[in-house]
Amino acid sequence: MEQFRDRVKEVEIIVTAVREGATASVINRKQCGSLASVYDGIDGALKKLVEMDAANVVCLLPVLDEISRVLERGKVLVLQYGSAQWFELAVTRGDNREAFKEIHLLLETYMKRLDTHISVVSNVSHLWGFFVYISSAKMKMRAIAEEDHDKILETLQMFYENLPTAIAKLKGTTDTFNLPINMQIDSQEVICGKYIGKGAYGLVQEAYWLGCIFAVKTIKTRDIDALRKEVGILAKLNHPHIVQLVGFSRGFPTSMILMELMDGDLRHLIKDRVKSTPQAPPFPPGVAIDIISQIAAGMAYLHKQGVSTEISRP
Ligand SMILES: Nc1ncnc2c1ncn2[C@@H]1O[C@H](COP(=O)(O)OP(=O)(O)OP(=O)(O)O)[C@@H](O)[C@H]1O
Repeated sequence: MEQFRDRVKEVEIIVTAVREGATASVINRKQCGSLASVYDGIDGALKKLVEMDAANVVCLLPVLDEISRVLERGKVLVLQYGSAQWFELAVTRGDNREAFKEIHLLLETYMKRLDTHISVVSNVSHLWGFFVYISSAKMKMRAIAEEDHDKILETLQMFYENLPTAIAKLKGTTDTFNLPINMQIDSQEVICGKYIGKGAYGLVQEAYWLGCIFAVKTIKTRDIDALRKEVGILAKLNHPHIVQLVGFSRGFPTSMILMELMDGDLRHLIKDRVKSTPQAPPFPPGVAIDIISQIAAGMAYLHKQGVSTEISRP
């Protein structure tokens, strides 16, 4: 029982670290919120497990080992990006798709081992909720794990040992339309959801890919230049104040651009605020300065990368 409580404590420390990271997040709160709730679910389940009788608890030790292994990896992915504030980078940023796949793969392995313990834990509702959440990504992950097992292992090897060289090499690879091959995704894996908005070239919707939520822009493939321009520019960029490209697909009649999902946009936020309180400035001075400095940091980064910002809008 003592050993069990120690494992629970370890897992709780990880859960707290990840939860704090999610709360500190400034971008993509939805994504962080859903992951934080998964970690919260585990936390709740563990607390219930502690209340269960000792005989059952001993059977659960291997399960706990698996849970903490997965959570520990999640924490490492968070820390890898400098601070817990960059929690979302570990799961949503385009240049980090391998890390994203890796954590899902670990969860998949965990699920398989857990099958043997399922009867013991099925009465723990929170943990069960967690299984349901994971199983939505499970089928996809299983297919990837089985079909591409060697490829994934190889990529992970690169991820650990030679990340900068690997990224540089991959970024230099383009297809006949001058689009980066490594960012190509299978459009069949993308499930489109709620409508977000419309731009000059296409429709933007929420979308699910590998069990997580993103934004997808659908463009008519005959507008290949728009696709090439947007993907070509975004693929080179990686900055906290610039929407991150996750991948693209080129098909007929439409193509897709998959990006991290923003909570909204500044243009609409300002409009809403002006509408609700027309007499007052849209933001208090401190918030306005913060917003302006974030825009400036993003624009300075774009200039450094040689991207013209004359088309930038709030
Ligand atoms: N990654 C994203 N997350 C959330 N909302 C987004 C995302 N990308 C675009 N949107 C929203 O979708 C709408 C359409 O965006 P889109 O980029 O297609 O056009 P635009 O920037 O408004 O104009 P243009 O097509 O001229 O560039 C906008 O309201 C925008 O805020």
